[in-house]
Amino acid sequence: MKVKSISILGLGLIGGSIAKSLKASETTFKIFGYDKDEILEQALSQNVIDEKLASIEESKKSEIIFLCFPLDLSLKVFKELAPKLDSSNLITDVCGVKNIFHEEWNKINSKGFFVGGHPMTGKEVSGFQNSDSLLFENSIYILTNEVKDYFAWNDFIEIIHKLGARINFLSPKVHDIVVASVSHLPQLLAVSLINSASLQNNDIHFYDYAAGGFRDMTRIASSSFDIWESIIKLNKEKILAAFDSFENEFQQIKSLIENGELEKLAEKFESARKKRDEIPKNRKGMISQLFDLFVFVKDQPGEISKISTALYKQNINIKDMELLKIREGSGGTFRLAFSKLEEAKLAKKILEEEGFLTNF
Ligand SMILES: NC(=O)c1ccc[n+]([C@@H]2O[C@H](COP(=O)([O-])OP(=O)(O)OC[C@H]3O[C@@H](n4cnc5c(N)ncnc54)[C@H](O)[C@@H]3O)[C@@H](O)[C@H]2O)c1
Ligand SMILES: O=C(O)C(=O)C[C@]1(C(=O)O)C=C[C@H](O)C=C1
Repeated sequence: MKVKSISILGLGLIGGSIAKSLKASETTFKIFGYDKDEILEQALSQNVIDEKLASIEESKKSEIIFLCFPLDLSLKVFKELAPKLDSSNLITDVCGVKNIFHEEWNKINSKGFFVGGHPMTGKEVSGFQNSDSLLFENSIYILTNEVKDYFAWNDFIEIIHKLGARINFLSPKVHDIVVASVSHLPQLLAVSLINSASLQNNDIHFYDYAAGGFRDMTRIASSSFDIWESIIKLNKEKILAAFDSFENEFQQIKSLIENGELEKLAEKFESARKKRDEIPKNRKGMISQLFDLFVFVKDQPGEISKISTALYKQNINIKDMELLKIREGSGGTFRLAFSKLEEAKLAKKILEEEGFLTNF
């Protein structure tokens, strides 16, 4: 590899995950990081970065610079740093809106190189403490241009592959249209779904009764507006266009129900099912099918270790685990998810033998 070091500006969910993932794989280059002092100290003490940068400008000593701040700050830093780069530098951002970066790049006179990037994976929580070396595993990493003239272009591609991601190229304009539909609109729908189900009727909170369907559709409603504000501002037109197309579809469904045209509604379901099933199940970013088992756990030490040990002994892999509800002094319900139905059934049997109350 020709690259001697990379710099990551912003060690939050995405920047921290890039650093952790590269540290977990075999790399020959150094990783420098820039963030607030307390985050840098954590990253250094956990050996997630090799050295801290004293300033953003110092990142120029690395061949590859990952820009991982929230969108508004990333754009500001991009405009300031890009003109100062030289031909050994490649700067790449990870932000959710892409065309604006290309527009700015075209106005900048730089000796360096730029590639627009957007990993199509994430979480509803942010910050270094939630970053994760496996975040990019099996995910799609969109690149919005190629820079084959850059001396270490192949190294850059190798680094993205080392994250465990698959690269797909899209033009920046098409990227912004696509993500308005598959990422930005769903975020706003999740917010709307939660807010509309927060209505109360005779002291009943509707969402207290929500099951898996509601949970699957609203996880991202917990995301912070700090990350979304600039995305919504900078992709406003494409988001509004995605709204129009959604409203049109939703209106059609509403009138089919109003008019009792259930055969036509069945066609809508069938066409949606077919399209949804075409999406590869093993790809991160799309919910792969998992089989849930609910386990009631008493509020006492050692309960979780009892579950994991019992399942480990039978070689059963827990793919996902979530604490759904906890009552002080009584206990809580965990959702355990398995990749196969047979595994979920076997886990139920094993945990019941250990004295746990379980349910599908
Ligand atoms: N969150 C996701 O799921 C996701 C997915 C794909 C892409 N992205 C993109 O990645 C980018 C970063 O998002 P994130 O979720 O990692 O955000 P984050 O809030 O987790 O991380 C941002 C980091 O920047 C640091 N930072 C902010 N202001 C700073 C300042 N003034 N000086 C020094 N450090 C500062 C923060 O301390 C934090 O560590 C965004 O542009 C977002 O669009 C996010
Ligand atoms: O929370 C997740 O699972 C995500 O994938 C987050 C998500 C998305 O839903 O599109 C959010 C914003 C992005 O820029 C990329 C990913």
